[in-house]
Amino acid sequence: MLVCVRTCVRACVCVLPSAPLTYGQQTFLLLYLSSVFTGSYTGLLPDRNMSRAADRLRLLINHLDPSPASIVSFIPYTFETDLLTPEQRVFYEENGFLLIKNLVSEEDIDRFRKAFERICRQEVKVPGLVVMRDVAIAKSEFVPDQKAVSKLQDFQEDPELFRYCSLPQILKYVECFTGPNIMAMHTMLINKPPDAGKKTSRHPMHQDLHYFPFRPADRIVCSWTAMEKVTRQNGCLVVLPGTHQGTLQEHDYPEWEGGVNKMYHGVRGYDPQQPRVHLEMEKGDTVFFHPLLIHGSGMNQTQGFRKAISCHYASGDCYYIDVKGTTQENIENEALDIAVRKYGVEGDVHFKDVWMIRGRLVQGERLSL
Ligand SMILES: CCCC(=O)SCCNC(=O)CCNC(=O)[C@H](O)C(C)(C)COP(=O)(O)OP(=O)(O)OC[C@H]1O[C@@H](n2cnc3c(N)ncnc32)[C@H](O)[C@@H]1OP(=O)(O)O
Ligand SMILES: Nc1ncnc2c1ncn2[C@@H]1O[C@H](COP(=O)(O)OP(=O)(O)OP(=O)(O)O)[C@@H](O)[C@H]1O
Ligand SMILES: O=C(O)CCC(=O)C(=O)O
Ligand SMILES: [Fe+2]
Ligand SMILES: [Mg+2]
Repeated sequence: MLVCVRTCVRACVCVLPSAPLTYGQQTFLLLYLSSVFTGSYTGLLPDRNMSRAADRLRLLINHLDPSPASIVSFIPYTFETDLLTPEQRVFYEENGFLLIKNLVSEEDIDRFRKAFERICRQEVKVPGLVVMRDVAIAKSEFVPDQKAVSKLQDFQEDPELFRYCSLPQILKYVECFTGPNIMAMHTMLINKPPDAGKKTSRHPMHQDLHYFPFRPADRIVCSWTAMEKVTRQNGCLVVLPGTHQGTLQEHDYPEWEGGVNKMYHGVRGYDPQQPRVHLEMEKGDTVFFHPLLIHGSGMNQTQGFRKAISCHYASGDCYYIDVKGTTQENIENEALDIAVRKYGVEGDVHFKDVWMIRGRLVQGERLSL
């Protein structure tokens, strides 16, 4: 420990005074270095964080190159803007998510809820919208009504719901992860139903990147806003902190006796013993998270429908990749099957096309997406 602290102090002394760093970068580095060795900034998995951060620190010290470029590679997941505090940046860098309290107003959320209800009552028809029902209901004789809707997907053509994706206070945070050119790529309103007794309301642990044929992953971020109080009881988000630093894993349908919803893939070989964090949130609280962060949600053990609204954003200069021959090929095939049925298109549809159609520019310039 003594050696570590000495190294840390030496690194600070060597790096900071001579470096052409901004005040924000200096604060960040100092905070990072000191917190790494005390584990003070987070109660989460201090051991793992410490060894990982120590590795990165050793790298930095070996180079002792205090140029802004080396700092950027040291801080790969966020951009410096005036918004995030150094503590918040460190937290996202290390954990892969950042929870901001009270970011969306009650009034806005109530408007989204009304728009959702109008869609459920079939008073409006929204082009491209996918209305999902829970598999426990979809596969039964149950007569569907509005309560049978478990998720809306692709609401980009609904002006009221899509307003969520353009909220200035959300975009200010998004910009810290994507940079200034921002595309809204994927939109959802999740209405997690009371569990019908078969645990089908669960969402298996997964990485959202599995669904996306674009990169780089670090320039993609999800914003997920609680539309009411979410708790472990009604199936809040569950995350595995730090997993955004890993790679994309193989995904498949989990072997669940009660059935699994269409396209709800989970990471293969998920170890339920891994330390996880339940993100309990109040109405309007918003979590931003990295597309490699392993997350899911537990079953809804209440009688209410747990609501959340979310959008996946990507930098305008992300680029499409071909997922043929990769672990994503299984989801590509499923998505193309559904697209062919939904749009009635034949022949040469590519995964990329499905995403190009959904993507909407919300800030700056549309470049390669
Ligand atoms: C970061 C991204 C993370 C994610 O995106 S995770 C979730 C991804 N989910 C999706 O992309 C949406 C997938 N779902 C859909 O596209 C549609 O709901 C789906 C499954 C095509 C069904 O839509 P429709 O055809 O309009 O519905 P339908 O009532 O006529 O049913 C047709 C057949 O599908 C079945 N079905 C409907 N909802 C289901 C469900 N939730 N899970 C499993 N199967 C389901 C339904 O039983 C019916 O089957 P069958 O033809 O009777 O054998
Ligand atoms: N085999 C599996 N593969 C992928 N994900 C899984 C698997 N088993 C459980 N999960 C996911 O793990 C998360 C937590 O599941 P679970 O409902 O068992 O626990 P919980 O809600 O965290 O805790 P509790 O039910 O004890 O309050 C959920 O996202 C669930 O869908
Ligand atoms: O709201 C939830 O339960 C999480 C949904 C989710 O992670 C997803 O659809 O990708
Ligand atoms: Fe997800
Ligand atoms: Mg549970």
